[in-house]
Amino acid sequence: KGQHRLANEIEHIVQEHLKYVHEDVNHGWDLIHQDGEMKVYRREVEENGIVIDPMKMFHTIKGVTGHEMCRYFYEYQYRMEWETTLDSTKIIEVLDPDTVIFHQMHKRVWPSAQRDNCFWSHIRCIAKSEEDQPIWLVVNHTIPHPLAPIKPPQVRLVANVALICETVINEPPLNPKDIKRENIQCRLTYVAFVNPGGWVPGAALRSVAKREYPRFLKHFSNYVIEQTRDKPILF
Ligand SMILES: O=S(=O)(CCO)c1ccc(-c2ccc(C3CCCC3)c([C@@H]3C[C@@H]3c3ccccn3)c2)cc1
Repeated sequence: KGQHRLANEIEHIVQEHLKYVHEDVNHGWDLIHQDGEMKVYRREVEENGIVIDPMKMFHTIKGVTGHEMCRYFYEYQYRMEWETTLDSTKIIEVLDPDTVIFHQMHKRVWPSAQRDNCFWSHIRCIAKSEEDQPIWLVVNHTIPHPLAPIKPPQVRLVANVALICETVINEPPLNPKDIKRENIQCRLTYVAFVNPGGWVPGAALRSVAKREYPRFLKHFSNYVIEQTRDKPILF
């Protein structure tokens, strides 16, 4: 398999996320929002007076697979259909079919300056045991890039985000071909380490994050449910 220039960095970041995905959120994380199956946790962290609170969300979505959730989260062509916080998105480099570099302009969130984000995005399937469904994940991680120069007054985000999904099949029928969408669900973990890149009033950022993260996950989940409703199941 061709090793591109980011292969080692990506391997390291992916392994880090896999190490912490099962971390116990009862120590040091505050449950700040719950909506049905969705639970949103936050740790309050500041670095040089800038709020960089890690966010962690858990959700169970009926009728879709982890591969479908990750595919719609990763693929460029769907990005503007579910991402409501963006003015633009662009692929500036393709390293392989599962690894691309995006440059995105976020909508301005008052009172802060407009943010942009340049990040590698990698999708991967991790086989578990024979009988278990594989884990699918997408990691988005900031990286500098010559084709995405920082242009003040825009502020460059520093973000390390992972969407890690398991597929659960309830009462698996003898023949896997008979599996229906009502028999499947996706259990996902979403973690986001976002440094806004420049000063934002802490209280404002915390209220934006508290509102936006659950909204994003609910909107994105509903989008994937709608997109996959009448399509064959993608395991
Ligand atoms: O999952 S991703 O990789 C999807 C990539 O398309 C991703 C998601 C979210 C962000 C993000 C970018 C900017 C901001 C703030 C910082 C100052 C002003 C805006 C925030 C804050 C937390 C609030 C927020 C949370 C969710 C959605 C939008 N807004 C988050 C970046 C990447």
